[in-house]
Amino acid sequence: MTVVNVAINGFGTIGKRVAEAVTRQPDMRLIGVSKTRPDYSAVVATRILGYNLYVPADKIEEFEKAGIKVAGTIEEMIEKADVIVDATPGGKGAEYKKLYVEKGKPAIFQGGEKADVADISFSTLCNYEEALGKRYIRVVSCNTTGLLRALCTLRKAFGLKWVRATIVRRAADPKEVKRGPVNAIVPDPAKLPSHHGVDVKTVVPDLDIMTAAVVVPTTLMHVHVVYAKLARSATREEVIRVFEEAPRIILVDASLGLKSTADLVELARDLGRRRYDIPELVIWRESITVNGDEIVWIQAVHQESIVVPENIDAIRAIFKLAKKAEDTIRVTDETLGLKKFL
Ligand SMILES: NC(=O)C1=CN([C@@H]2O[C@H](COP(=O)(O)OP(=O)(O)OC[C@H]3O[C@@H](n4cnc5c(N)ncnc54)[C@H](O)[C@@H]3O)[C@@H](O)[C@H]2O)C=CC1
Ligand SMILES: O=C(OP(=O)(O)O)[C@H](O)COP(=O)(O)O
Repeated sequence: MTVVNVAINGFGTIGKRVAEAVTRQPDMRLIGVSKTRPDYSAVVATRILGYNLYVPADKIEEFEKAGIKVAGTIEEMIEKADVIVDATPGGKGAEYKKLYVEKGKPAIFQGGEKADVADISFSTLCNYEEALGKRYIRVVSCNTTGLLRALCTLRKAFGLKWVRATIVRRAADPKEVKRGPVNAIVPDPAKLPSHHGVDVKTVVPDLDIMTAAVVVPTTLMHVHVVYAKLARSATREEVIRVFEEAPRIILVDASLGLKSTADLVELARDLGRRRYDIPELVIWRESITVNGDEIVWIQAVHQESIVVPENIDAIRAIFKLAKKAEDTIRVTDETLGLKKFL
């Protein structure tokens, strides 16, 4: 079996999760992660997780003084890798792309980068086959990934005429202390549309979609209220069956006490999910309302983990390790324990 050597550049919220997911794949090897500061997560990466740590050339001494073992420079990490997953803050990936190109390495970028950083914007359930053999792939943002999981599932089953959605965005990730709001709801942006619908169209260009977003003072998850017109009439039972049978989507029942994002996170904790991650798109079953060809539902997106499976699939797409979406989904979802939930 081909084993691909993967490097993670940017070991933050997304990078640490993708790194761990890579270590669980039979066809991938994690060769190292990068850090720019010798903080607690550098200690965890090296001493607890046993990862090789690569740092900027002018910071080696600083890390070593802090007692953190360094395997080499970020440039050396890139040279050793077959592919780089770039999970640096939005905009930095485009700067790093020059280095990846110079070293002749393919790379995966995240949703904080502009679409033109890559050859293709990507979401497994929508366009895995189109991404096969591409050198630069952008995994779209968490909200866009959440929207696309549901929309491509419905499109395949019924066809879609149009979509309108309101995105209620969490203000910051739990670890972030310098961001707000703490007591306000902020249109994001005030001038519509929000970037999410525009971003969906980077993956599904012919879809008529418009989104608006507001930021609210919470860190747990995002919530979307989605309205769509199907290409044909359907029954509520049909729609529920399609969502239930789709990979990476789970339906939950408010009647069971799962009434809010707080309840979902508590359930993930009770189930012993690592970091209380919920990489599945969560749809509230009771919210699914079907009236002929019109449908409405409410869904929740765990921003810190939803894009992790798609990053793993994007690696497989670059090296054609799986020819079909269903083949990569089978391995990724089994190794990451998706849908073993309720
Ligand atoms: N946090 C989230 O909810 C989601 C984030 N994304 C996207 O993923 C990307 C990364 O976001 P996060 O993981 O949240 O950011 P983060 O801030 O948690 O992590 C970024 C990491 O990159 C490191 N870094 C900064 N400059 C660097 C450099 N020059 N070289 C190497 N490493 C450097 C930082 O120290 C940090 O550890 C962004 O494009 C973001 O838009 C996508 C989906 C969800
Ligand atoms: O990709 C995300 O959101 P998005 O889908 O609204 O762009 C992540 O939640 C990161 O959002 P942030 O830019 O508020 O850190």
